[in-house]
Amino acid sequence: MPRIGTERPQHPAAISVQGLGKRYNASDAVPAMAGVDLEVAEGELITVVGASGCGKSTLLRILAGFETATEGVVTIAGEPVDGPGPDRGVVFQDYGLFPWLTVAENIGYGPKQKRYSSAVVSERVDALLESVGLTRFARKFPGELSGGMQQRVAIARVLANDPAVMLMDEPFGALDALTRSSMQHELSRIHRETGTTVLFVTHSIEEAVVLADRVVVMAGGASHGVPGHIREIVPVPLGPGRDVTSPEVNDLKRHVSALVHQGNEAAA
Ligand SMILES: Nc1ncnc2c1ncn2[C@@H]1O[C@H](COP(=O)(O)OP(=O)(O)OP(=O)(O)O)[C@@H](O)[C@H]1O
Repeated sequence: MPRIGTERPQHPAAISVQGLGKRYNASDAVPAMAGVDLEVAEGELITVVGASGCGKSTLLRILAGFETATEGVVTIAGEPVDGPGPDRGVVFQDYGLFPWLTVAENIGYGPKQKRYSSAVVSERVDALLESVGLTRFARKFPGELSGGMQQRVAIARVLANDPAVMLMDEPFGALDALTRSSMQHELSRIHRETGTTVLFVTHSIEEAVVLADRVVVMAGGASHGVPGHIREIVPVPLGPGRDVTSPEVNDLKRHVSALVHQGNEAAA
C-alpha cells in the first residue's frame, strides 16, 4: 500500500515555482520578491493581479527566462528555466509583430525557423488564422490592422510554436473596452480548444476573474517595505461563457478586490 505523500504526480506541473526570490540590486534593502510558491497544472489558466510594484511582471519575466531568480527554483514541465526557450510563448501589451511581414508570414515565422516543410507551415498558419478569425486578413501587414486584430495575430504567432506555456503580460491593456471584452472571449475559447497552460498578468480584477481557473493575488513590493509575495490564490469554480454581471462573478470580484486593497492598506 503506498504511503501518503510518497506518490509522485504522473506529469510534472506545467509551471512550478518554489521559494522564488528576486533582488535586482545587491544593495536593495528589500527584495522585489521573496518566498513565492506556485504550482500550475497542465492546461490551467492562471491570472495574476495585485497593486503596482508587487512583482507580477517580475514573476512573468523570470518564468520567461528574461530575468534570473536570486533564490528558489523555477521549472516548466519539469525542466529548470535557465533562459528563454521555445517551450514558452510570451505575449506583451505591444504586439511585437514584424511590420515588414504579412499576417500569415508573422504567424508562420516560428514554424518556418524550425524548418518545417512549407506544406506543414501553411497548414498550421491556415488553422490558426481561422482560429483567431483573421483568414481574410492573411495578406495584410500589421500596420493595416486594428489593435485587437494585431493582438490576435500575436497570440496566433505564439501558438504556432506549440508552446507548453503561454505567458501574457497585460496583453489587452491597450485595447478599448469592447475589443478587450471580445479578446477575453477569444482567449477563453482558444484556451479551451488548445489546452495550452496560460499565466496571464492583468491590472483588471474583472478580467482576472472572467478568465481564470485560479486568480493569484500578489501584494507587497519593495516600495511598500515588504518583498512582493502571494497573498492568496482564489479558485474560480465557474464554467466558460461567464457573464460579468452575474452574482457569482460579482462575489468573486469583490473578494479579489478586497484582497488587493488589503495589501495596499497594510502598506499605507
Ligand atoms: N529592471 C529592474 N531593475 C530594478 N528594479 C526593478 C526592475 N524591474 C522591476 N523592478 C522593481 O521590482 C518591483 C516589482 O516590479 P514589477 O514590474 O515586477 O511589478 P508589477 O507588479 O508588475 O508592477 P506594475 O503593476 O506597475 O506593472 C518594483 O519595486 C520595481 O521597481
